[in-house]
Amino acid sequence: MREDYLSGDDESLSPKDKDFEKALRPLSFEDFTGQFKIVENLRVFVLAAKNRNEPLDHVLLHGPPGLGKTTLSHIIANELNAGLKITSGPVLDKPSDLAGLLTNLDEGDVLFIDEIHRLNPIVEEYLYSAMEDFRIDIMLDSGPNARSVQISLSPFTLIGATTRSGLLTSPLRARFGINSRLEYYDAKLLTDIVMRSSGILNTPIDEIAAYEIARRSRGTPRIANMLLRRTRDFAEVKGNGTITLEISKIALDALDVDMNGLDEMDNRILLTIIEKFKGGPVGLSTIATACSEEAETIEEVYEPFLIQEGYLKRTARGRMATELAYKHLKIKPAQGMGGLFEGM
Ligand SMILES: Nc1ncnc2c1ncn2[C@@H]1O[C@H](COP(=O)(O)OP(=O)(O)OP(=O)(O)O)[C@@H](O)[C@H]1O
Ligand SMILES: [Mg+2]
Repeated sequence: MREDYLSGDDESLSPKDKDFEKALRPLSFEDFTGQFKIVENLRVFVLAAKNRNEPLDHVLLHGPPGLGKTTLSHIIANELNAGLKITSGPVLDKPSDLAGLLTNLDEGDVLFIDEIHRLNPIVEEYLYSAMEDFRIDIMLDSGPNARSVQISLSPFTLIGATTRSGLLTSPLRARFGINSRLEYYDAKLLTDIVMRSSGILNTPIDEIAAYEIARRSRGTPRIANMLLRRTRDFAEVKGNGTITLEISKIALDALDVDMNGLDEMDNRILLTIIEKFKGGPVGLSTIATACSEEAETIEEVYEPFLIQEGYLKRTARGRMATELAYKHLKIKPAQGMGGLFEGM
């Protein structure tokens, strides 16, 4: 597979983390664990497109960070035997940036746009005709000499990834023929991922230790791999190199990952809602200020998991801590709040 990096993928990761992610990244559908329905469908669509000698329909992948959107887009390009060009919404500043990219695509290539919800609206408009009719109209010159030139493009597949599908405009969303939402992984699947990764890293691990790491990884392969890497350090320094259950527990405690897999910020959010706002309801921006975290990050990274696991509820008037959150933090609901949780 030909691969051109046009932007730093995942700007939040250090170069070392990126190398690590790359080494552990599955390269084929075969290697990709979980998300069975999505993968099964993609296999069919990829095969059908290949048999018809047509480009694959445009694909939108959305879901919380670290669940495999970038990984899947690489796999799709691999399985199509297609070239892959990578860029991201914020990098495509001007229509000419996009035009330059699109005119350089070969027939059947995959263009991956990460963080597609952050596209400049003017650039986005140009993308519409590119996606629909494989052509773009560009303005050449300005003032009295301005003229519009139509350029036809080689048929290509756009893969867009986003953690915030709610921010996509409907015309853009409508232009994706395939639209997949990635879900959090259960502990069993994450155990498989941890076992596979430790094999690649040549680190011996007991299956029960892999499970311990898996069930405390917020349903997220990236976190599971990161915890595996840190746990490996503990095994090498404090043990004999093998990751045992005991070592994994020591490491996870040292890393402030609690028994239920919530990290420090998860707990801070819940504690804030309960202690400062009587359990809610309280608005997102108020929580963000109180936790010194950006509202966007809370909404995108922390909240989906806390809601899925039943610690947090979203109501019309704001966020509320659930009975489970009180139990988890070992806090008794205040007098008169008992009725609040009835029927939950
Ligand atoms: N299904 C999977 N099986 C095995 N490993 C996986 C799987 N999904 C993700 N990973 C691992 O987790 C890491 C993070 O995945 P990836 O970069 O694809 O997430 P993402 O959804 O693109 O995240 P972001 O929204 O932050 O860009 C990858 O390096 C890969 O090793
Ligand atoms: Mg990504």
